[in-house]
Amino acid sequence: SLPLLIKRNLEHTLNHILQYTPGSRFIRGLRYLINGPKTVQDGYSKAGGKPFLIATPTNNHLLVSSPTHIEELVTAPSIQLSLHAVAKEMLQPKYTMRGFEWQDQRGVEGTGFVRALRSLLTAHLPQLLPKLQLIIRKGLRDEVAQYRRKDSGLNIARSDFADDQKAYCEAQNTPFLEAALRFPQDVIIAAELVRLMPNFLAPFVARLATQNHKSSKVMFDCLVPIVEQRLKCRSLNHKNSEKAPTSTFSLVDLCVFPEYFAPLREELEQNPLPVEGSTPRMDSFLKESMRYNSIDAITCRRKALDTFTFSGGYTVKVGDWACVPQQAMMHDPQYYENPAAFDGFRFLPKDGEKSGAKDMAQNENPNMFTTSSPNWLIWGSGKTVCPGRFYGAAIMRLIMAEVLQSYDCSLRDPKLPRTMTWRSSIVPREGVIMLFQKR
Ligand code: HEM
Repeated sequence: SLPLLIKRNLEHTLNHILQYTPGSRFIRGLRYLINGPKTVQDGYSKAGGKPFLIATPTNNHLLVSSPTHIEELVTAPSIQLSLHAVAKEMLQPKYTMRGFEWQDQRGVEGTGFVRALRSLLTAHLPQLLPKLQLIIRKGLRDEVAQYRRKDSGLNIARSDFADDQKAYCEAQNTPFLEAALRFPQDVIIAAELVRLMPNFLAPFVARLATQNHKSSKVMFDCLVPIVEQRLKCRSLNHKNSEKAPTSTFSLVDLCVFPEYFAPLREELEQNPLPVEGSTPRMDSFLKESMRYNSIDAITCRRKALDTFTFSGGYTVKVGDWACVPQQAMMHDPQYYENPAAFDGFRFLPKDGEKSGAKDMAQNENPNMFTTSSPNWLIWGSGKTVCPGRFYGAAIMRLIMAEVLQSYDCSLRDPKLPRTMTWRSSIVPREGVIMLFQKR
């Protein structure tokens, strides 16, 4: 009823005002927004391997790093510690995705779309790879050609999808592609604003930040006829347009450490279409790039839907998150020798170790790029380990291979800062220009 709605909104607004008082968690948590990775690193250095708490404007995070605590974290029932609840908090779909709210209907086999990604997409990778290679080759060539006219470089970190990106999409006659590129960015920015504003402003702020949900409407209008058609045919033999996820950091590392060009190219001469296990040098390089750059200071986030206590008595209160300080761990000499140095072949199988996708007994090689383990949490772990990792890794290899085979590249301004942070994310800074020279 209306009075109840007004009462709830007033309460919410009052709580929000109280949040801004000096000393409140909101004020303490502001440091995390601006300097998240350092806040986590400082906490990790002081904690000496024990769990530690950091404040964010809206809740506390308990960070755990011991193998036992990580195991407890990733095996906790999702009714207690939930990744789904984290995703909803981070993306605010109710406001940013026009009310779209997916449910956490996770059976033993996971949710439907996760199963589709993990099984169908992964199983079709061998057929998809040659097509994806052609798409990446053409995409890169077109992009370089377009920038050649302007500043003979490729702005690898455009985050505003300004005129050039738009022009590229329009030239391809793909408003869908433009919307699909824009959508995640719209959602993330709108969700950030929603998280920091009083609740009653959320619908207006979200509408403003997404230009009245422009990109999602375009995607919706493009997809509805396709889905309807497919439902009619009940077959999946239509072609998709694919867009590679960014491999920005690994390309930047290639520019910064050019000594890797020769050995990586040598390996590619034997295996021009890299697949899982066929290019151990490249996989090691990509893995080291992910370790060295770390796109997020934390991983394996779970929101407590019920109070959860780790062994040793460390408790996560309802609404707070538990997570793993992966960046700090990946720069800890306890786990990695000389962690501050970039060693592109750090993950190459040592003499006597298994190499290749599987050993003779069909066991997964623990050093493989896509293997998730307590020592390699880039893909998360447990029931919710990333189902798109085989696809993601395949795309990263293809992009790297295409650049190595066809171009020499370097950074235009090697001394410029290359990253920026917000909360725990570490992203490429806009304005980092990579120069491509056809070989
Ligand atoms: C370099 C690329 C990628 C990285 C580093 C990455 C990393 C991750 C991580 C850390 C998680 C959370 C796991 C957890 O907390 O336990 C995750 C989940 C997920 N990822 Fe990825 N991912 C990548 C690419 C992809 C791609 C290409 C797709 C889709 C094709 C994808 C689909 C998903 C989905 C659907 C989940 C949620 C799984 C669930 O709820 O069970 N990811 N990913």
